[in-house]
Amino acid sequence: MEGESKTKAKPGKVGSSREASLKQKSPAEFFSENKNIAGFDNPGKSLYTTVRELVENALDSAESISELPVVEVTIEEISRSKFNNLIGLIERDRIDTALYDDYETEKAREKRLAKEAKEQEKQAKIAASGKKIKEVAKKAAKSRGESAFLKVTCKDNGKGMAHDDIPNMLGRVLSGTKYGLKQTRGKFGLGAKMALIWAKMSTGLPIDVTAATVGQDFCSHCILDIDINKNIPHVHLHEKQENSSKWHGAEIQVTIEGNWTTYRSKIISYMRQMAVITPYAEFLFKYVTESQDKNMTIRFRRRTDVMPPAPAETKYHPSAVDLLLIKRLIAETSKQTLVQFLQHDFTSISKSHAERLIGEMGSEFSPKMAVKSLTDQHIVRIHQLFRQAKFDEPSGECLSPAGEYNLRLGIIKELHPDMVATHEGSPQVFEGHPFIVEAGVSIGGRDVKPGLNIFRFANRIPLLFEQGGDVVTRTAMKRINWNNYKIKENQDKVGVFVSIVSTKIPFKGTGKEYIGDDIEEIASAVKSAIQQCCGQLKAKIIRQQAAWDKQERKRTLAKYIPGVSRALYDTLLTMIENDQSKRRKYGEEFDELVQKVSSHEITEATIKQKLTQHVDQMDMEMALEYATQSGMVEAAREAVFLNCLDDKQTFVVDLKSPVCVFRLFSGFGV
Ligand SMILES: Nc1ncnc2c1ncn2[C@@H]1O[C@H](COP(=O)(O)OP(=O)(O)OP(=O)(O)O)[C@@H](O)[C@H]1O
Repeated sequence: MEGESKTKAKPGKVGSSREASLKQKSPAEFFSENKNIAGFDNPGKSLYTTVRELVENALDSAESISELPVVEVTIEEISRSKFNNLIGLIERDRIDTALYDDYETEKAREKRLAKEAKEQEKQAKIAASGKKIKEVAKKAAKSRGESAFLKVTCKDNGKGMAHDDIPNMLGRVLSGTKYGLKQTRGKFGLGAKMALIWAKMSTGLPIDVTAATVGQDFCSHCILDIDINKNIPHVHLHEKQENSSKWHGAEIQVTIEGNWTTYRSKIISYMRQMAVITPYAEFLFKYVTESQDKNMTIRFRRRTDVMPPAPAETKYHPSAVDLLLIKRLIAETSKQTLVQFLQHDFTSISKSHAERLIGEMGSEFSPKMAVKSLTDQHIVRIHQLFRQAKFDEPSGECLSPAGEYNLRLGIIKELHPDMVATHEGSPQVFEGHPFIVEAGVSIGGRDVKPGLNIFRFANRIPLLFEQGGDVVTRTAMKRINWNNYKIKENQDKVGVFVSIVSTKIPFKGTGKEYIGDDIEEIASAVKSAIQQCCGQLKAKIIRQQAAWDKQERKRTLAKYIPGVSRALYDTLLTMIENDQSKRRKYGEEFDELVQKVSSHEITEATIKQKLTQHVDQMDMEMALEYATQSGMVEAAREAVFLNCLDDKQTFVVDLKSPVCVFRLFSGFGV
């Protein structure tokens, strides 16, 4: 029979009958097979995404209980032998060495060593000449075997997790507590589970969780893994432990294959940018290996206790719902009548507005009709009306932007720029979802390259990948005329920081890496926020340029004072030495001058002193004139009172800068 079907069937048919067999996949299975769409493309990126998902959960958790976040991240490198030990695998020496990928014949080894020696010699010569050693040489030495086993631990002081919920929260793909309409870093109910799936795929080790909710006198300890086919948690251990210190928060540990070498700089940039947008959090980042010299600890200190208010859960705007969502809202509503449902389960619909809308729906609708009795046709009618009718826009009150204060503080603390300007735009709406764009533009600073350095944030998450297509990058590169604002976009070290918060961030893809450039409302809000910052900077740049010009003028004049003093004094001496007849034509004033020079009242030093005084005087007069012209008169003087530790001392100290003077003095009534 088998042979018969083989001869009869056309080649394509065999394949298509196999394809036709029906199969189902669990979400866990789907994401394990397509892990790149969740940011787990390769071992390096997987390490980065694991850190990112855990840190973002930690921040969401602490902020949800208005606790200033303290987040500790540790990446511990585990050697192969330690790893084997951990899983109880006995070490085995290689016998057939030629079987292995890193096997080298004796000839190849000699060739490599000779090449390396030559390279080293070349580098030594370059180093001796004081030139920078090229990166290429280092790259040549890289091999593909840099993936390692890494234990990633993230500990926070957040709300913790209820004992019984832990397995489902962390062992079931697409489960979470952030599905409501609210600005949160997490949304999909996927991140932590992807880290677990990757651990399962690369090391086979389960996730280890310790958590305690606020006020709980025990900690939950859970070791679990995930049944990929069924998408259910597989619990190895779930116990309660003593919590005498009443600690609350979560500590999640996952052992994965990762590549620290290639993603090190990305992970550190991510932590640094997170510190910029979250200056009210304390981050401790550690990388631990068996060799001490590779270890690293970075602490990003908390710089403020001012935390943005927690985002609030909001209701859907009528223009943001589809048929399915309306059906779900009807199923979930606690309201009895249609009018109550429209008024209370949506934003921007008042009672009278709801009644008018119902009147518009037709005779089969009435305000008092039971909402649960609505048929599919009724729902289509409501949906169509929602699409066509006019509604007030949703307010941005439910959103929690970082705030200009935090953004500015974060930029200053991490970049130390020469100048910074920030702006928070007013709430706007995209497809029924409110959003706010905040921006900061800085000039100069530490570790900032000349040109545009773009930093993007969405719901206060730094976005580091796929920069090219992002709305912020495109706007900064293509739609801002930097010259108009006296900013040299290719020479100046320009930092462009844009943070977008919304109840729905229109990310492209599940990787949460970039926001497309196709949403006009967002693109124009981004442009306007950057322009506002540039406008502020332009005034500062012009003022600074004027101050520099003035300083330069003073410096140039001062440079000539010694030479001019000497020349003047020499001229005076020559004139004095001239005979009487010649001196007479200089007049009586000259006699007085002769007197003063002879009695050493006028010397080269006094001329120098007078000229210096004159230049200072001129400088002050010009500064005053400039201040009057630009409105910086006495009114700009502001008194700030500080408590003096020692009130017996009196002092006046002026700290001068080209644009202002800080005068510190003791005592009252001065
Ligand atoms: N550190 C933590 N503290 C408290 N709860 C946590 C913590 N980490 C995860 N959770 C809970 O587990 C749930 C699932 O987390 P997971 O990372 O899988 O998804 P998410 O954060 O909801 O969404 P996303 O996939 O977009 O990140 C979260 O919704 C949260 O309730």
